Amino acid sequence: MLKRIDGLAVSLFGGSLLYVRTFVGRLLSVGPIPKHIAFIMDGNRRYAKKRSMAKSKGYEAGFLAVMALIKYCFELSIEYMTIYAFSIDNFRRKPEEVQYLMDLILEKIEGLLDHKSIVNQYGVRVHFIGNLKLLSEPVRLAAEEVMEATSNNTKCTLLVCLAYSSTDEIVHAVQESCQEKWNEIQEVNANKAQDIEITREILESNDVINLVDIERHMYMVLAPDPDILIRTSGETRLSNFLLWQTYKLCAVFTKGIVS
Ligand SMILES: CC(C)=CCC/C(C)=C/CC/C(C)=C/COP(=O)(O)OP(=O)(O)O
Repeated sequence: MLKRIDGLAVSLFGGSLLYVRTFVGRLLSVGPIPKHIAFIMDGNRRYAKKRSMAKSKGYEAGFLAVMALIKYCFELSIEYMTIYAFSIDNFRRKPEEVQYLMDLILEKIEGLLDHKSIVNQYGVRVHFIGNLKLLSEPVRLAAEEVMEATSNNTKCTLLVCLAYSSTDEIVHAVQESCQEKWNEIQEVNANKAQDIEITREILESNDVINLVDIERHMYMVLAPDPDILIRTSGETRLSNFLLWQTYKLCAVFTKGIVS
């Protein structure tokens, strides 16, 4: 959609919109720039329905909007972007809808490898985060391929949340922390008898598992907490997205970007 608007504006104003955008970008970059912006990219179906378009057109518009956002964030030197592309809850949609979305997501992930894609043009490092084992093998393998292919990119980082929910992330981080602590204790136990004292020390400390341990095992450890959260459809709920990382948040925008 943004591409269409850009195209229309370019033909109407002979490209002057690009100057306005560059000017606004320069103006904004004088002030404090957020380090990390997170997006809940919903409202695609509603966007299509409102315009009597096929659902696929809504998702296409949503995807193009995300790509345009990467470009704008890059121009403003915003280092991290996170998008909520598919929640664990989305698996509860009708099987044919889930299949449709998975095929679409696979196509979009594969498209990121194209040398002309925004990701490659702008040197974006891509991470897919979430409970990736819930994804089908082709989607997981394509995601791994993109992560590998972009692993040397340093200019900006895109985190794509797939099969993600915040409560699942927290449970995962607590489980990993427990496992780590357990392994530590086992290792000590495997040593001499005198180390029973050390085992007791570990268990009795208030510190069996602490905040730092849990945060270290969060999928989102790859980025600082977001400064701004944007929900494209206009809904005002967090819908199980970044619950742990948004308690200090200073701004949430829900005005439609896509709609
Ligand atoms: C790079 C990459 C993999 C991008 C993902 C592409 C993409 C379009 C994902 C779909 C996002 C999604 C399932 C939104 C949920 O609401 P909805 O929009 O289905 O419907 P709603 O109108 O009910 O909110």
